[in-house]
Amino acid sequence: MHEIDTVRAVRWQDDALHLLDQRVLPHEVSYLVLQDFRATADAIRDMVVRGAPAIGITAAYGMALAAREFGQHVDWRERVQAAADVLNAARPTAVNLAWAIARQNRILDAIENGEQSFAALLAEAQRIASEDVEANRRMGQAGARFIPADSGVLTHCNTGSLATGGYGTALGIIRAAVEQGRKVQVYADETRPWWQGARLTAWELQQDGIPVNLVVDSAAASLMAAGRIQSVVVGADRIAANGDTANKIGTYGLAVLARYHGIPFIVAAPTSTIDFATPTGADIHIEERPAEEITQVRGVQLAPLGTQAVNPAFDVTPAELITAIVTERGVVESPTAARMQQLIET
Ligand SMILES: CSC[C@H]1O[C@H](OP(=O)(O)O)[C@H](O)[C@@H]1O
Repeated sequence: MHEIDTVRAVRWQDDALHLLDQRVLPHEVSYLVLQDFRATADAIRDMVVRGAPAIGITAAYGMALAAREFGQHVDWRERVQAAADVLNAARPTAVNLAWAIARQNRILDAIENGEQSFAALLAEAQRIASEDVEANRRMGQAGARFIPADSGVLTHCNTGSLATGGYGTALGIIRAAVEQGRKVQVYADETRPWWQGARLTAWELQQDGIPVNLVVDSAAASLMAAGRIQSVVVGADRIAANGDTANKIGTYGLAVLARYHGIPFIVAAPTSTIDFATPTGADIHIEERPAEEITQVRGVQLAPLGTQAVNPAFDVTPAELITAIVTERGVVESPTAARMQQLIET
């Protein structure tokens, strides 16, 4: 099998932030090289880089870029804080963005107290990235048991190295099952309207030499009815304190279908994606993206000009439909607020 997990969405190289431009994958592999927090925020908003952990890592580097720009100013802390607000406003749903910025704010406090230098911001961003890969590998090992040998697994959107620091969350579980020698039929939803499955997951798994069956989003029901799917494994952008999970639009429907067909529905996410300050899924802000992402395909007009569209980028799956939430700190089966709380108490 090919060497797996060779792709990196976010790199710090030659004193600059390098982002693999996911808008043009898989047919073009090109990087944006950024030296400016404003361009970094734009790259998150425009989905040059996407995926909850990956945008958190990117924002952490963006804070280091802001400090490099403003560090010589007397009011450097206010200026860097304003930059953090710009980065935080880039996309509203994935909590990893705010979580990574909060980690950098603690470094800013230490710098302000004279305990750290500005170099600590870059070091912290690199730590966030390396911790994420390690967390994904631990999740892979913990979650592989949900993918039986010789089974079919359905996944949605892209949750691999392109969405994280590396290895992936749901795709990390699939990678771990394959690494453990299990023969797995992977079914990847194309994931309209941004095609993360068709363009990104298919490409990532091809780099790994892992066969994948690309399917249209509306195929899931009949695949389950035909007995071709034995597990559904998805990622997350924000998990509320009670286990309700916001993830790519279409996830909720898969959870309902999986429950109807008695198929385990697994969410894989690092604890940096759990937001204990948000009580339930009803409190999660769902990003609305431009109508053109639906009415056009790759910039080519599809729907009649002037057609209106509603384009929520995420939906919320109630905890009661989730078989297990796999994190790097443990697996929460049949998630409830009490069981989620135990994750951070262990
Ligand atoms: C491992 S997080 C991946 C998560 O992020 C995706 O959203 P987007 O591509 O819009 O950033 C999707 O919800 C994935 O499950």
